[in-house]
Amino acid sequence: MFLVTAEEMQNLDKLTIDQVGIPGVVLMENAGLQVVKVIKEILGEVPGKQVAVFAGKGNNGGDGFVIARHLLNMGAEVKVLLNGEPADITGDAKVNLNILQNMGQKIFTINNSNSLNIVKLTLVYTDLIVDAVFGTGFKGAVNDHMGKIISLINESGKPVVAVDIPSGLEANTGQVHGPCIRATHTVTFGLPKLGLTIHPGKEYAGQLHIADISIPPDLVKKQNFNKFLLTKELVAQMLPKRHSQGHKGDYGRVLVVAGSEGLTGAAVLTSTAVLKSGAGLATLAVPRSLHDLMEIKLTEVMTKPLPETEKKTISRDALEEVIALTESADVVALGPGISTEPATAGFVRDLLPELNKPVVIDADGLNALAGNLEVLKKIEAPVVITPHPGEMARLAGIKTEEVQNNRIEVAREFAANWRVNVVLKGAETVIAGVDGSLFVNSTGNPGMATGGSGDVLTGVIAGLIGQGLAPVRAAAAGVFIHGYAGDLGALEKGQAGLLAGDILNLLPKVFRELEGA
Ligand SMILES: NC(=O)C1=CN([C@@H]2O[C@H](COP(=O)(O)OP(=O)(O)OC[C@H]3O[C@@H](n4cnc5c(N)ncnc54)[C@H](O)[C@@H]3O)[C@@H](O)[C@H]2O)[C@@H](O)CC1
Ligand SMILES: [K+]
Repeated sequence: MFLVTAEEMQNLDKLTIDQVGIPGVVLMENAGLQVVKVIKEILGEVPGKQVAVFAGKGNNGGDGFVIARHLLNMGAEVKVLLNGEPADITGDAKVNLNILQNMGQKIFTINNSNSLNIVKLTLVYTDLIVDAVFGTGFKGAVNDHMGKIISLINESGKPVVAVDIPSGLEANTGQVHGPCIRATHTVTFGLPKLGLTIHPGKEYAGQLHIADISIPPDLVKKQNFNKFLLTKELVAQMLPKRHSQGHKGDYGRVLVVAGSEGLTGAAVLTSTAVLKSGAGLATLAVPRSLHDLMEIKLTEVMTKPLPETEKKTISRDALEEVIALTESADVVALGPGISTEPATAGFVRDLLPELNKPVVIDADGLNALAGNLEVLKKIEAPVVITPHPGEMARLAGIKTEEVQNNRIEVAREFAANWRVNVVLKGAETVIAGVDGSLFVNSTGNPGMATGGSGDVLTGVIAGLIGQGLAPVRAAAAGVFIHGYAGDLGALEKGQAGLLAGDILNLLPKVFRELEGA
């Protein structure tokens, strides 16, 4: 599903009006009716119910007037509270305000401090609140007075249906810069706005409904939008199809360079995840001392011993052997459990410029790059990096908090500046492509913050690149699949007891579901 910015949606509305010829007032009517549909589901019986519609001066308020009219016609007791004066309203919103007034509906203005008592009293008796104060035209923070009203609404404990987007939330970033409506439901029009799908906006939006207001799908397709919400249908389309004459070499050879003493599990999880994601062959290269152990632990994965340091980590002398191994590989996964040993970090920095195969760099592989980002510019093959917020902060030289407050921007900027595909992990993982594309994940849960979970993800992404997916699509599909397996695991075991091995073992089930989707 496409995700849009406020400007992209406004342009789409405009094209629908100007080129397709659907008048704005018709779009507004459709929008209002779609919200009424959701309200009916929440309220059950509408006649006799009390509904408070908080409206603003723009078109979001106009939608509010349409909603008020339909609910009145259905027998609800509706109170319209306008954050402004009726004389301020123009255009399509004015048309709908006039209709309400012609129907004899009183409009309460709430843009002055005397109005707080009206608001408080209304909230005591209302069964449901409609938030039509600000929509996609909103930027920055609400003023103090509106902030007080928003706080009263949030404290009321009543169901709140946000029209298009909760008032106070920025559509493009998902950021709030002051009080913001905490909706129980948000009915968004046409396409979901980016900010509704990502922290913290996602939490403010509550249950998200995507409502058709009759913007033609062909018009949407023509826009070449490059931001996506990852859904089962989208990921199922991305996955490679296996053909009847298939041979294991057709499904990719993946080289995993991983592990050190005490961190053998990372190597096992990554290389096994490669195979469980459908890749044909996986070779695991590990420090020599760990090799025999791996031969016992792993059956389907091939193994290669590498020169090691005294600390039983990969040594700089391993460079030539690893380069030789990459010759017969389609993709390399580098980093899980390799340790932060300086000689091993040096090996990573020596290896990367020599690679001519796509590479997924994770964990200690990324730590080797912090402060040495110029190495990224020397890699000719496509790169996927999979930092968690702390690793992203270290790489970008900023604070973790800055990363978390601006996840989309940080990932996109890093991808553009360093020409690497970025998987920024965390709640709502975002994937930013070198090509400017953006994917926001919709699967996963806090139970997945457990040792080894990231190693599994690295294996899935590398396994999918091995099968011919473009790196950014492999990253996006891999993130969704990994999260989905984690969600199934949490259903079975609960979040606290979820282990990376559970996620790994559920991968086949997820792939099977997606084959049928
Ligand atoms: N024809 C269309 O374009 C359609 C628009 N629709 C609705 O229209 C909305 C967009 O309408 P508008 O562009 O009129 O904008 P909004 O209704 O979102 O509100 C914009 C108003 O808020 C003001 N504002 C922005 N930031 C502010 C801040 N921090 N503090 C105080 N005031 C602030 C702006 O100056 C403007 O007056 C959508 O979200 C959707 O609900 C729907 O009716 C569907 C059709
Ligand atoms: K709103």
